[in-house]
Amino acid sequence: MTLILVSEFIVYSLDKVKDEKRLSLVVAELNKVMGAIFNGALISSEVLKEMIEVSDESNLTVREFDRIAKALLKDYEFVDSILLLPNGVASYAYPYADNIKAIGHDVLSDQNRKLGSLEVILNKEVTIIGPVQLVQNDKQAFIVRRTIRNGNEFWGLTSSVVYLESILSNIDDVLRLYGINDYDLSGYNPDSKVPYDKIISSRGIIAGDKLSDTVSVFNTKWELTISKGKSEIYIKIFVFISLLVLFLVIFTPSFRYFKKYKGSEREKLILENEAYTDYLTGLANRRGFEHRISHLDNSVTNGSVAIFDIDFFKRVNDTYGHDVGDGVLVGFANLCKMHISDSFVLSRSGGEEFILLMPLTSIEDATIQCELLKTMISKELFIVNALELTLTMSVGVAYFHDTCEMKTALTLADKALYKAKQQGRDRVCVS
Ligand SMILES: Nc1nc2c(ncn2[C@@H]2O[C@H](COP(=O)(O)OP(=O)(O)OP(=O)(O)O)[C@@H](O)[C@H]2O)c(=O)[nH]1
Repeated sequence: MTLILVSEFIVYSLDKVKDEKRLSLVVAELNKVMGAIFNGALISSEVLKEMIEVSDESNLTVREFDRIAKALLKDYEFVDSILLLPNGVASYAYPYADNIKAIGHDVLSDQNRKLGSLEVILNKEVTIIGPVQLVQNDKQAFIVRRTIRNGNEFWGLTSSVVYLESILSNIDDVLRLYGINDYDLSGYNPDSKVPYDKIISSRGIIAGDKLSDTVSVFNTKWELTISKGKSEIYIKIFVFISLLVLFLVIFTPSFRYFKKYKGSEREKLILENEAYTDYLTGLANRRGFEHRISHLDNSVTNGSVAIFDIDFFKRVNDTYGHDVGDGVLVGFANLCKMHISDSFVLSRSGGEEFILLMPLTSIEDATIQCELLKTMISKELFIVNALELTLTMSVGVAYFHDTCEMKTALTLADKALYKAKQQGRDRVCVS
């Protein structure tokens, strides 16, 4: 689930970056094309103006105008028509057939055009208006209008006309080149005060999330809206599989190692525990006892150690069998465990022999503890396999000043035990 979400996020982020980059590239290209169209209109009007100003304008024949205008339209292919308006009245037009209805049109008295034209005469050399509806063919167009003067006197105007349909067709070409088939182009309506209230052009249906940017078209700005591209399903699958593989490559060996490590650690602990424990009584065995000694707290600098041995245990085995002997050993161990301090360590060192470590316990206290245990054991009735048995035990006790002397203390305790046995058993002897 997490992998799916992560891959969705990656694909979304990639799409976003890709879409934004694509849109800014498209807008840059559109601005370039718009600039070329605009320059063509500006330069063509400038060239015509210059030619009129240097020539004897009164002698300009229709033929001469056509020749000049034709050459200009050839050089500036984005310009659709060129008109010359002496005193603001359209008198020359190329191509003539497209503009025949404009001939005689006085822009200075046309309410819709007057303002722009007067502006040219009074303040500026050039104005751009559009998109406006042309009187000659009802087409929407941009008009670049330039003033021609005879000395200081207003002589007339030039008009370089670019049809809106030509601009839209160029925009469409660029968008298609970039693989954008669905878009909205909304532009400023010169008759409205609300920006972007007029859809100039629209193609297809923009579904899902949208992206917008502004295109500079002559003296106005249009908003281009496209839909965000959606990555194909195979890209999503590819990203997901890549992530999955990456995840497996990185984490599988770690998991395996961790599992193996954990497994081996657990095994080690189990083995260690088994090695240190007497299987019958659950007490520490001899190895476990030595391990406990080596890990004793540093504060344990002295103490006592005792060795217990059940008297005549062989008789129990011989009389009642080994199983009863085992039961007696378990009962004996449990009873001792119950009656010793938590800080003591009881272990079965082998057979019917037990060692009791009494850290920080004087020999006197240790002897008392052992006497109490011995008495308690001798009074206990051991019930094994419905048999009631009584036991006695012999104990040898010794004292140690340092854990390094433990070995010596054990030898001494063993000797004391031997003495207890020699002296008739059921007793505690101190070494
Ligand atoms: N049931 C049982 N018997 C064990 C076990 N380990 C040792 N023994 C027996 O313990 C007995 C020890 O006998 P001995 O060493 O002669 O000592 P004892 O009979 O207790 O005599 P004293 O120690 O001299 O009082 C032997 O019969 C062993 O077989 C065990 O795990 N289970």
